[in-house]
Amino acid sequence: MQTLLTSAQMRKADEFTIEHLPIASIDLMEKAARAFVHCFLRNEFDTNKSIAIFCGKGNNGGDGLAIAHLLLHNGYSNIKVYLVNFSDKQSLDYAINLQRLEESRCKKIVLNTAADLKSIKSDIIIDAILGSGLNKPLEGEYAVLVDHINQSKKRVYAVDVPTGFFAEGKLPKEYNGIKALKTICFQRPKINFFMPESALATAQFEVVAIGLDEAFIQKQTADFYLIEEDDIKQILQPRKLFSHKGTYGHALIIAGNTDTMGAALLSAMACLHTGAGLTTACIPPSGLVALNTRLPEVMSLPRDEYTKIENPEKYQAIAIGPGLGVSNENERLLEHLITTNQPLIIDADGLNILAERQDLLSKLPAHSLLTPHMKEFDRLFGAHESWWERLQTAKEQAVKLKIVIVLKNQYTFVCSSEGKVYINPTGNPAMAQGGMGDVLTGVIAAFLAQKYATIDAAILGCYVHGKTGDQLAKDKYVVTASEVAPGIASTIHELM
Ligand SMILES: NC(=O)C1=CN([C@@H]2O[C@H](COP(=O)(O)OP(=O)(O)OC[C@H]3O[C@@H](n4cnc5c(N)ncnc54)[C@H](O)[C@@H]3O)[C@@H](O)[C@H]2O)[C@@H](O)CC1
Ligand SMILES: Nc1ncnc2c1ncn2[C@@H]1O[C@H](COP(=O)(O)OP(=O)(O)O)[C@@H](O)[C@H]1O
Repeated sequence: MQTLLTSAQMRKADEFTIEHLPIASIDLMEKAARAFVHCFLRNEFDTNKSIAIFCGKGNNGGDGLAIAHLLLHNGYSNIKVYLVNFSDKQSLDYAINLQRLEESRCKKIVLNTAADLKSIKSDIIIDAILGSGLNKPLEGEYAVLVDHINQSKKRVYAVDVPTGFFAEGKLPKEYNGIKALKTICFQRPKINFFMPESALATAQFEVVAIGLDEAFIQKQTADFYLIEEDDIKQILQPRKLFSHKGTYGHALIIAGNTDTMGAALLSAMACLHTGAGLTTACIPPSGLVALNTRLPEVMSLPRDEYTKIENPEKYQAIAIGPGLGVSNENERLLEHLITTNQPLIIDADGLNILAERQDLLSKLPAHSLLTPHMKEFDRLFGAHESWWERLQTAKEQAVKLKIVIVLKNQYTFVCSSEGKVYINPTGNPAMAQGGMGDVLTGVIAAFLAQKYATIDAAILGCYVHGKTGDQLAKDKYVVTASEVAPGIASTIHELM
């Protein structure tokens, strides 16, 4: 797992590195600039292109000056450096790099006001105006200048973070910062890059190492962690010699309705391909033919209006919700399951029932798992203005209810009952199609059936689900849930 730090913690890592490694602050800045340029050159390799670099007077601007110097050395000759002189303060390393640049062939233009910038003719813009030191939304001259840069419609590369974008914390509803094509950020991604609002600030981001003390960073107490493939490889267990179906648990999937049998099929199919020993689908009798035809391995438990799950303890995982329908019978069924005190995976209509029956929330068995998308989440816990606030609620509720909340999105947030948030990096927009969540529920149910801890089942489930979608999307515009479900088995195999 990569520990994700706040800007304040990153500054501490910066200070610690300078204090404990034989590296001076100005040399660390030089390393950061080199790392930026290395990455930049992989994206832009035509040295005939002209570049405008906008530098503020803090360390972000200092990086920009060092970058200008390095780009000159790498063959770019048409570079204009705009010195954004909107404040009196300047950082020491900025001053040193300015001095170094004085001796170079770079054209320098001082902007005392935004109006000093007439038009931007350069092909490419590098934004080094304000970095992670941003402490309030942009206003005045900064806002006008940034607007001017955005209006130019040039390709913008941001250094560390787009000017005006908060690395963490609530993002304002109206974003008036730099709109970058790409942000090349230092050592760790900013936590807010994982929020959908960041799409306004940067189309892509890439993280480059700049030599900060990794051991120090990993040791910091943090709320956010980025899941890495190595973590998944460590959690996954091989199938055992002499094992049999009983070794891998029995999953019960309570899903589907007359018009939504597909949801039950997708969940059950995903459960099979993720390796549950036995899978039973609790479906309406009208879906039996479909189930038997499509998934002969899956057993059925016909669901009628009086259904109660007898002996729930015989299942190692019970998932309820995909395509279930919201009705009095289903409400009774969910309430009955909750009172058996066996951990549940609750998705889709299971969540919608909970939203109507808030009294059941506090009765959820410990170690249960909720898998809402944004709308289901807000129905459950109230409307949220921003993803940052939504995530804070998810964190708090997971701790309060002693459950795991899987808040789904492009980057899914897995919130543990200990108050930690694990961010899943896999998955892609080709997966944005109905049924994809049903598959995720089946995958998580199968991992739970195989006796993985709840948090591990959620982390594994999100990762392999997204990774399967990534593999399939390599040569496809869209991937369907019916393709992802059977693909899970190969993904797990490759990871082991
Ligand atoms: N460990 C790291 O992360 C490293 C960071 N470096 C660079 O250092 C940057 C951070 O540098 P600084 O802390 O000097 O911060 P900035 O360069 O972001 O600028 C801070 C200055 O801007 C002012 N300011 C903040 N918000 C403003 C607003 N809305 N309007 C007007 N002025 C505003 C502040 O009062 C302060 O004077 C990073 O983004 C990165 O580019 C690198 O140089 C090397 C190592
Ligand atoms: N743009 C995307 N990038 C990554 N994953 C995505 C994207 N769109 C959807 N997904 C994944 O697909 C699933 C969709 O779940 P959900 O909205 O509940 O779908 P449904 O209810 O239609 O089955 C989630 O796991 C989500 O992370």
